[in-house]
Amino acid sequence: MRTVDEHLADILAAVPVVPPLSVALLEARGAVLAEPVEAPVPLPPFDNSAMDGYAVVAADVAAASEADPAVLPVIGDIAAGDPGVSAIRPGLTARIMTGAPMPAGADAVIPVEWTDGGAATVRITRPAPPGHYIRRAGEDVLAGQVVVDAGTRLGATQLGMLAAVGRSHVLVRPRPRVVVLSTGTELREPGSPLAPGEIWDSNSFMLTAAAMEAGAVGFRQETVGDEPEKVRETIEDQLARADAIVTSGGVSMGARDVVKEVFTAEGAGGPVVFGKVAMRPGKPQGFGLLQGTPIFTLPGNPVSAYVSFQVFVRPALRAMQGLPPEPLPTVGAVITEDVKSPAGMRHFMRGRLSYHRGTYSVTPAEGQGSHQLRSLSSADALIVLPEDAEAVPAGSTVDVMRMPS
Ligand SMILES: Nc1nc2c(c(=O)[nH]1)N[C@H]1C(S)=C(S)[C@@H](COP(=O)(O)OP(=O)(O)OC[C@H]3O[C@@H](n4cnc5c(N)ncnc54)[C@H](O)[C@@H]3O)O[C@H]1N2
Ligand code: MOO
Repeated sequence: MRTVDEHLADILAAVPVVPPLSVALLEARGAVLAEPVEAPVPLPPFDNSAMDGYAVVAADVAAASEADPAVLPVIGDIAAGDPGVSAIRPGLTARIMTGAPMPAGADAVIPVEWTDGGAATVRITRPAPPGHYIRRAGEDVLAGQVVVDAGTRLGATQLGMLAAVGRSHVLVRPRPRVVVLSTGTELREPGSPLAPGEIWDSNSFMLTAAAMEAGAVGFRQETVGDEPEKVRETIEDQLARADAIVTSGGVSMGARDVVKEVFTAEGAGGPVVFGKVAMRPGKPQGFGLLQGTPIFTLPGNPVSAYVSFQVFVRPALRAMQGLPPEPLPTVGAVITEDVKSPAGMRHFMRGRLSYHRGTYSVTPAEGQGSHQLRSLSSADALIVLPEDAEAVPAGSTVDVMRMPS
């Protein structure tokens, strides 16, 4: 049996990085920047006012007080985007709004609260030093400075930054398109009635959502029964739009394990390797490239499929965008119960994390069977017990992966 680390290393060595393309800014959300973006101009581009108030020569108001205000004629207004007054001389002032360019000759801004708010002349009751309430050109970003590095996943703040330096389009590695397909003759669409022996398909919904949570674009396919030709056709049809394919079911030792049958057959279109990985749940795994497109054939038991996704598919999707293939965020936590773990297997248990006074603790969920979706859906963490652990006493510190929420 191969180890989890060996299987993951093979996957990461094989998955291609999605090619970069230029997209409009809002379409870039969730994509990974493929070029360093520099500011063509400084930010702010010009010295401007931080407050609504009056642009003054600081020396003119140096002696101003409540008892003896400085009284200055107002020569006009300067609004953001409308530099009505471009310069002032000593002894004069101009009303200025937040973000408006400082007029030449002025070296301070007096906020309107320190004045009588006059429009023709203004009474200023407090002094201010030179530079007061002026935001200097380049104080945020210098011209030529890289504002977002290549390799950054673009969220709201990065998109704001890119817009602020004038970019309408950027070169990105887009979110991989992941096609998810459940196989199994027993599966029915939720919302339709069940005949004896049938169950509703849950995996494809869970895995499509997990792909989205991992930063991919998820496309769920309708389930396909255990018909090799239909499975092959459905997957081959999807190759045109998929950057990766994820299947669930049909990969273990049964007489009708359809996914395994299709992709181990001669001429199946690419080498998908099926084997056992030393983990619980998630032992039967398959991975390969179909005409260059990665396909992950995950086991059908719902918990097995989910754990396999987080352990193998999620890091691979990150690698495909040029991101480090990190595992889910992991914390150390004190386990609250004695647990047993199979020797030689990495064991992923469902649990609930809690945090108290600087320490995490984790309680294993009731029902650790790989068919028990209820305990998975009420869990927020996967407890990772290493291959060499067999009995882990309560009070031990264990690694815990936080499930995305
Ligand atoms: N003789 C052996 N039998 C099994 C072995 C083994 O090593 N030797 N491994 C077991 C393990 S571990 C797992 S995991 C499963 C994996 O089986 P398959 O990937 O072939 O999955 P299926 O047989 O199609 O389904 C297993 C189970 O999961 C249910 N299922 C499948 N798809 C869905 C879905 N989309 N939504 C909800 N539930 C689903 C299915 O009805 C079965 O109950 O094999 C063990 N057997
Ligand atoms: O791995 Mo199976 O995935 O243990 O139920």
